[in-house]
Amino acid sequence: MQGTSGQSVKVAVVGASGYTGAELLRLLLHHPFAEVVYITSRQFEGKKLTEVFPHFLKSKYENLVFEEYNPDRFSDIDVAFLCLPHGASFPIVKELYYRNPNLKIVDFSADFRFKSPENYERTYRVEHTAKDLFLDSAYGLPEINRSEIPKKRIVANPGCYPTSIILGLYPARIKGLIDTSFPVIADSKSGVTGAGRKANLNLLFCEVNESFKAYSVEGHRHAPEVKEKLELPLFRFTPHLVPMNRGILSTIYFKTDAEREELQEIYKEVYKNEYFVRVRSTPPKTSDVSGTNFCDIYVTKDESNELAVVVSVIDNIGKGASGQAVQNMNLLIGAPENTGLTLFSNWI
Ligand SMILES: NC(=O)C1=CN([C@@H]2O[C@H](COP(=O)(O)OP(=O)(O)OC[C@H]3O[C@@H](n4cnc5c(N)ncnc54)[C@H](OP(=O)(O)O)[C@@H]3O)[C@@H](O)[C@H]2O)C=CC1
Ligand SMILES: CC(=O)N[C@@H](CCC(=O)OP(=O)(O)O)C(=O)O
Repeated sequence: MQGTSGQSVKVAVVGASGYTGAELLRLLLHHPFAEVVYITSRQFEGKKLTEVFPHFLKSKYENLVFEEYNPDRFSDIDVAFLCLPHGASFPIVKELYYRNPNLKIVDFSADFRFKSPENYERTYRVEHTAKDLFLDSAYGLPEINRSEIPKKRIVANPGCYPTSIILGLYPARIKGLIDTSFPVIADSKSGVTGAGRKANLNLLFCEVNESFKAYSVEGHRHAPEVKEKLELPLFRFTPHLVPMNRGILSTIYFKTDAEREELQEIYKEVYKNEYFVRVRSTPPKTSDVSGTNFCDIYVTKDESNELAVVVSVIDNIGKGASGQAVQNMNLLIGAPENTGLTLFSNWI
């Protein structure tokens, strides 16, 4: 494997037929070192990539064919991306980790996101059978955990909502500006690709279009992820589904003694060297970051009630998933973190 002097990094994408897998392939087309050599899908096994995704016609992927998952195929692979549902990833991580000592794995699922397997089992109600591998895994949100990622062979790509919320709260949290005796509240809205590319009556065009709903109101599995990473004792999260393809907008509230200008200065200062975080002077919209790996953040304060308000936007399959995964791969291979990720939004 080599990332910095031009040699190729051989890549496998397991679960390449889903939304995050397809977006990952699109992003890797623009990566100077990544060479995608193996893609898997159960439902499309044997089909050419371009039969399923014609938008890749005339790309360098024209000869790629979906194959079945086969652990023997990973002997010459440097980085495997697992774009699989939670619970489906950890058996594969376990198998590949021991068979291929040089392989690095970026896992899109929640299977290695928590600090302990017990937290995962409590949240996801699945028995984890690769508990020992937590020791060799890192939470893959580079802006808060950069130094750990290159030291590990498994990177747990964060949840999409947690990415937008954690980045929206991080400067205030590390500077001690959040009054944690009051609940921190996040109200997030997601595009429909957030739910994955599978048949589901609730996601039919007519059921989603021209409508807007809250879901998992009694509690969503991403709340424990945010609570753990930011060590928040009181955190309330409500997700919403909006009729758009991509994007997450999180509006976040916390009680603070800090003045509005102080908050704005601190956010700028904390993120001044972060390529992928843009601290904005007006509230961002999801189309500003669509198709990109940016997280745009606006912070202000409603002085009438001592509440800070943060608006944070990402593309759920960009910084929320596949863009972030490429950023993590860059850290694993020692390449500049924005390699292959300098795309900007189409905007409209
Ligand atoms: N969509 C999003 O915005 C985000 C998603 N994620 C996470 O990324 C992962 C992938 O999400 P997404 O791409 O949206 O999901 P999709 O449902 O669109 O795709 C899932 C992929 O996994 C394969 N797959 C499904 N079930 C299994 C299984 N039991 N064993 C092996 N392969 C399986 C499917 O292919 P096939 O059936 O052909 O084998 C498909 O390629 C999930 O863990 C998701 O939670 C994280 C952040 C954001
Ligand atoms: C709109 C929508 O349905 N979103 C998904 C979150 C998708 C996601 O990426 O979450 P994980 O990676 O943790 O599975 C949901 O709420 O279940």
